[in-house]
Amino acid sequence: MRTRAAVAVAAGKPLEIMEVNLDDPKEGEVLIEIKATGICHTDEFTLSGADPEGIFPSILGHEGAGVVVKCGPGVKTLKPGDHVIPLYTPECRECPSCLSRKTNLCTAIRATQGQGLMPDGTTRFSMLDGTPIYHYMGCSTFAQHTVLPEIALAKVREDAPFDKICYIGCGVTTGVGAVLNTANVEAGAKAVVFGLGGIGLNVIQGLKLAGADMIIGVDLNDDKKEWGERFGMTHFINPKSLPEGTSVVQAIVDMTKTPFDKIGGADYSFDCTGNVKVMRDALECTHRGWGQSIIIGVAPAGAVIETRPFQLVTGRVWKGTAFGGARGRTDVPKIVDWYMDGKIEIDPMITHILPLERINEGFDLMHAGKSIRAVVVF
Ligand SMILES: NC(=O)C1=CN([C@@H]2O[C@H](COP(=O)(O)OP(=O)(O)OC[C@H]3O[C@@H](n4cnc5c(N)ncnc54)[C@H](O)[C@@H]3O)[C@@H](O)[C@H]2O)C=CC1
Ligand SMILES: N[C@@H](CCC(=O)N[C@@H](CSC=O)C(=O)NCC(=O)O)C(=O)O
Ligand SMILES: [Zn+2]
Ligand SMILES: [Zn+2]
Repeated sequence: MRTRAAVAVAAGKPLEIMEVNLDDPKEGEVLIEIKATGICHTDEFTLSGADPEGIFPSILGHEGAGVVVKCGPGVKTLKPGDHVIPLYTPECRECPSCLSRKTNLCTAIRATQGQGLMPDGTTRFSMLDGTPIYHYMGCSTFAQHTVLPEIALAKVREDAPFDKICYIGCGVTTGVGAVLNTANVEAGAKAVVFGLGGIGLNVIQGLKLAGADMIIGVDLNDDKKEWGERFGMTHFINPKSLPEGTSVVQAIVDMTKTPFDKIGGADYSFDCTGNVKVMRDALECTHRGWGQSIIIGVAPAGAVIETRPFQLVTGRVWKGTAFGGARGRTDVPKIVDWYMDGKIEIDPMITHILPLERINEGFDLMHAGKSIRAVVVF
C-alpha cells in the first residue's frame, strides 16, 4: 500500500512529507493506522545527528496511538479495529530479560530495532523509487500507517482519545514510571527535577502521586516555573538567577536542610535534560548516605558522565531508566485507565496540535521552548 509520512532524509534537515510504500505485515507483525503522535525530544536528538543509532532515510516518531488495520500470520492477541499504543520497549514475556522480572528492557528484538529493521532483518517502508526507508525505535509513528511486531503493541480501551493517549507511548509513562517503578519514591520525600519539559513535568506529577513533600524544579527557562507549579512543584530554581558563587548543588543542599538534619540533600533527583553536567549536579545534590539520582535524559554520542567516586562511596546511587521501567503491554493499558479516571493529567501538557504537513513547526516550537508536547494528528 501507499501511505503519507514525514521522512527524515538526512541528519539536521527538516522532515519531508511524502507518499511512501508500505509492505504488508509479515509473520507476527501488525499494520496500524496511526491517529496521533507526539514529538519527543528524542526524535529531535536523532534528527540532529547526535544519536549513534541514527540512520537515514528513516521515519521517526515513537509516541503514537492508533488502530489495528491488518494482522500478519501468527498474530494471536490483536485483531483489526483494536486500539493500540506502539511500544519502543516491547514486552515479549518470553526472553531472559522479561522472565527475569528485574527489568523492562525486553531483548527479543532490540538488535534489529537498533538497525532500523523489523525482526526478520528487512524494512517495510520504501520511497516510491524503491529506496529503503528505515524504521525508528521499532515504531515510526510519523507515518499515517506503520508496521510493528505484535509484542510491541499495547492494546488499550476504545473510549480513550488518541490525541491525548499517544503521550503515554513515551513522555507520560517515562516520567511517572521513573518515580513509581525506578526510584520507588515514598510519601514525604524531597525530590529535585532537572528540566521541566515533556518528561520533567510528568516526573513532577508522578512525585505528587507518590506523596512527595518537597518537589524542587530546576530549569534555565523561567516560563517553566508556572508549568511546574501547575503539576505540584513546590520550589523553583533557575541556575542563571542564583547569586554569584552559589552553585545549584549548594542551593539545593541548603533548601533541604532542617534543624534536625543539618547535612541536607534531596532524597531523589531526576535528570530530564540529557546534559551530562546536569547529571553530575543531579547526583551531587542528593543526600549523603541514601540519595538516589535517576538519569532519564539521553546524551549525545561520545558524552560521558563523571563524578568523584567519593559521591558513591558515601552512599549516593546513580540509576538510569528507559520508558520509566514500564512493561508496556502490561502497564500501558493501566496508565490509560489512570488518565481516563482522572488520576493523572495529560490534556494541559498537549500545548499544540498540528497536521502532518506542519510537523516541522513542532520541532521549531520545541527548540524555542514554547511547547510541552506538540501532537500531530492524521
Ligand atoms: N530514558 C527515557 O526513556 C527517555 C528519555 N527522554 C529524554 O529526556 C530528555 C527530556 O525530554 P523532553 O522533556 O521531551 O525534552 P524537552 O525539550 O521538552 O525539555 C527539556 C527541558 O530541559 C530544560 N533544560 C535544558 N538544559 C537545561 C539545563 N542545563 N539545566 C536545566 N534545565 C535545562 C529545557 O529548558 C526544557 O524545559 C531528553 O534528553 C529526551 O531524549 C525522553 C523520553 C524517554
Ligand atoms: N539510541 C541512543 C539511545 C536512545 C535511548 O536511550 N533511548 C531510550 C528511550 S528515549 C525515548 O524517548 C531507551 O529506551 N533506551 C533503551 C534502549 O534499549 O534503547 C544511543 O544509542 O545512545
Ligand atoms: Zn520519547
Ligand atoms: Zn522480552
